[in-house]
Amino acid sequence: MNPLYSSAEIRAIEQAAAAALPDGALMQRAGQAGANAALDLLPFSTANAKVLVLAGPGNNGGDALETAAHLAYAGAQVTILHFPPQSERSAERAAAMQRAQTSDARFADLDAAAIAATEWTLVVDGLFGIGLQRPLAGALRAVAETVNGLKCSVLSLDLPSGLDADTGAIVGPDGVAIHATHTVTFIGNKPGLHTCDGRDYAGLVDVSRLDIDAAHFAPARLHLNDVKFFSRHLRARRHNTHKGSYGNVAVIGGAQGMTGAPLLASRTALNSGAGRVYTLFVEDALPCDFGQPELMCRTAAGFDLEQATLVAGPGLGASPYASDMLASAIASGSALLADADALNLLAANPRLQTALAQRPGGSVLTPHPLEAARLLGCSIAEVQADRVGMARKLAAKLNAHVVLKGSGTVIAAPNGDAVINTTGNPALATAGTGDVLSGLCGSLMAQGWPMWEAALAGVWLHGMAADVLVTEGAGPIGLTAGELIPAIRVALNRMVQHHGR
Ligand SMILES: NC(=O)C1=CN([C@@H]2O[C@H](COP(=O)(O)OP(=O)(O)OC[C@H]3O[C@@H](n4cnc5c(N)ncnc54)[C@H](OP(=O)(O)O)[C@@H]3O)[C@@H](O)[C@H]2O)[C@@H](O)CC1
Ligand SMILES: [K+]
Repeated sequence: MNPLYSSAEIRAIEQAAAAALPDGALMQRAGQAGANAALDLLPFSTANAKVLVLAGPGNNGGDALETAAHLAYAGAQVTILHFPPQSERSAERAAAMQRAQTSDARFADLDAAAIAATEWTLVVDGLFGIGLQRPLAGALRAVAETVNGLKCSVLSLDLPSGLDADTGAIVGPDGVAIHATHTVTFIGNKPGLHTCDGRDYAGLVDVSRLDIDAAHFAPARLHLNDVKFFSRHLRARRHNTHKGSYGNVAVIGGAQGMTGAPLLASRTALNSGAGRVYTLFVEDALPCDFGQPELMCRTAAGFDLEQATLVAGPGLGASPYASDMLASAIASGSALLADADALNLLAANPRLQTALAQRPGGSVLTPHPLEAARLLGCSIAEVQADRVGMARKLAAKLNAHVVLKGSGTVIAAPNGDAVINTTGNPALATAGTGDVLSGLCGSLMAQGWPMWEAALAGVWLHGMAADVLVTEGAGPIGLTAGELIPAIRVALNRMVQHHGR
């Protein structure tokens, strides 16, 4: 189910597979897969297509040379901009070079101005793949920047050159990467195509396994999110049930000036199926949420925390009382999700962290990169430079299921399993969407979902709701968090209709 492999794992699979195949077979297959992907992007009359193939000094360049030869044989007008290695690195690359040289493809030493002056149908990016060691510089950088200014489709082979295959960060400092519209990636899918800068730079991703025997693929610890991971918890509602059948959620937050956050979380919890929802205020409680009068607004003081799944943090503030409430929530036997200010209070208090890590049932944490950085005692840049690694580190440190939000949200379990989400879009980059996510995950937990599946489903539905709204024109610009709530309700009900038991 959508496994993701590190570049070290890809190299191990490649080595094992290559040992059982004729020399150069994998590069030839990669070239064929690259050409097939390119042909899909060209007009039917291939002869009119002007294709620029960028071939770098390594084996990614070898894939590009194979691709160029195939496209030339298919009748396209192919121009190769070749960056030769200091000395030929592999026999298969040398063979690919020979095939390109004996095809009708033209080798040309184009500078940036010459590239920009031609109207290309397609650019094939084979500068670098998983062997990139340092930022693109000099002529390579100029080519990447020029290609990024073109209007045509750009197909990256294996991954957009300049991107780190494992982390999705642009290799820097001050790096650039090719901005692809499509990527055909070889052997296995790669995390860097789906998180951090990956989603912006890779475009549509297609995986070509190069016909490698399944026996060479070890079980992966990292996957793309998939409904199959959580669909068994989607239950059609029985007639003979009542509100007590669907759990209680208590959202703890609502310091002065921050009452909106717990209301958004609470409304989401209610609209995603929790039987009863309490909004607990650490300061003066609102008498009622007049927009959603079904919510029970209370002061946090005196509430029995054992009777609900707890969502602690939205608008909680940083007062000593807020910290005491968080300590009580951690000490309770209830399922717990900590978000927002609860994460900041945790970061500031090692004793709370120890108590959280010792909770017998664990917990769910939903940090954005800054909150994760505070909890890990590092910078946001360090978190973003390795989102999967940092989410796993935090999950292990706090014995929690961690949802590291951002483009390509990472969900990591304490045992090291991790998933990258595939739904969602930049419409979610607005105030309150995190509160909606925490309310949704808490609601699923209250309805009996295990924490891991609740986090996977919550993140998936939250992103899907935003995707649907954007399709309908309600975003990405100007979407508001509150609009997500009815869209989540629809997405959840549809999912239950399709997959529920
Ligand atoms: N092995 C496989 O699994 C299979 C691999 N396949 C393909 O091969 C790709 C991996 O090939 P790879 O290892 O040759 O690495 P690749 O990305 O081409 O670049 C390395 C070269 O670039 C250089 N270099 C690095 N950074 C640089 C920079 N910033 N600026 C300038 N130079 C830089 C570095 O030289 P260096 O100067 O560091 O010694 C080296 O020469 C993989 O992504 C896939 O497409 C497929 O054929 C199927 C099977
Ligand atoms: K590439």
